[in-house]
Amino acid sequence: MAECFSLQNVLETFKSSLSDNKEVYIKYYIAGWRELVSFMNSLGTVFSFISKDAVNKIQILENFLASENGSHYLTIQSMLKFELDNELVDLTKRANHPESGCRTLLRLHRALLWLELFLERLRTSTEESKTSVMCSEAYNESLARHHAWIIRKATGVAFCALPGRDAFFEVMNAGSHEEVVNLLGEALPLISEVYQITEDLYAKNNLLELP
Ligand SMILES: CCCCCCCC/C=C\CCCCCCCC(=O)N[C@@H](COP(=O)(O)O)[C@H](O)/C=C/CCCCCCCCCCCCC
Repeated sequence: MAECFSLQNVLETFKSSLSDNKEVYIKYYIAGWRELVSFMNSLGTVFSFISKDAVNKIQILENFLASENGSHYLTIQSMLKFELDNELVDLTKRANHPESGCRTLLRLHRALLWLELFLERLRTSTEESKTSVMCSEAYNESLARHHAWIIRKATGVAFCALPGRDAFFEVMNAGSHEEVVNLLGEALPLISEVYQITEDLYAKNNLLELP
């Protein structure tokens, strides 16, 4: 039987992604995303275009990890060093390395900010709150500025198909509403830490606008 989504698993994978010296293991980072994509798939086919893109990016990183250079893709830090030292990143326009690890991970990293903002809204929401509104507010404050008009429109339509707050809490499969809120309270600082470490690293290397 297919294993169903569990918020606890997301929490565990993001926890495992941080090394003692605060490097971010790519293997666990993408495992966290795989878990989230499986959740999104359970919400309906209207989200397929989003999950296809996410899976494609996860796959690119998994391929690097499984390649002969895999050891350089252990952490986000080692990937940046390896790709920059070997000129494997298109810095100003997509050319020889259109699918570098750095630019691919940057797309997921931007989406992680959306996730953080959305989950924080969900955590502090009330019975009257609408998931579609929380989701699009989080989107407008994060990913929207990186997306073309057509993607923003399609995304807006998909958000309207989100289940209501109660149903959403059910699918999260983490117990009562109170338990979900507590688990979100545990998961958010971790997600935020992983996000900030990555953001600082990319900023330090001037990689935040990779094409
Ligand atoms: C804890 C459970 C509750 C939360 C569940 C959230 C589940 C979310 C799962 C996956 C999120 C998808 C991540 C999407 C990554 C998008 C990366 C991106 O920005 N790609 C664009 C740019 O890529 P390049 O063209 O430069 O290669 C690409 O153009 C985008 C295409 C598709 C649209 C992406 C829309 C992203 C919206 C994120 C909100 C997802 C809403 C899910 C609702 C639960």
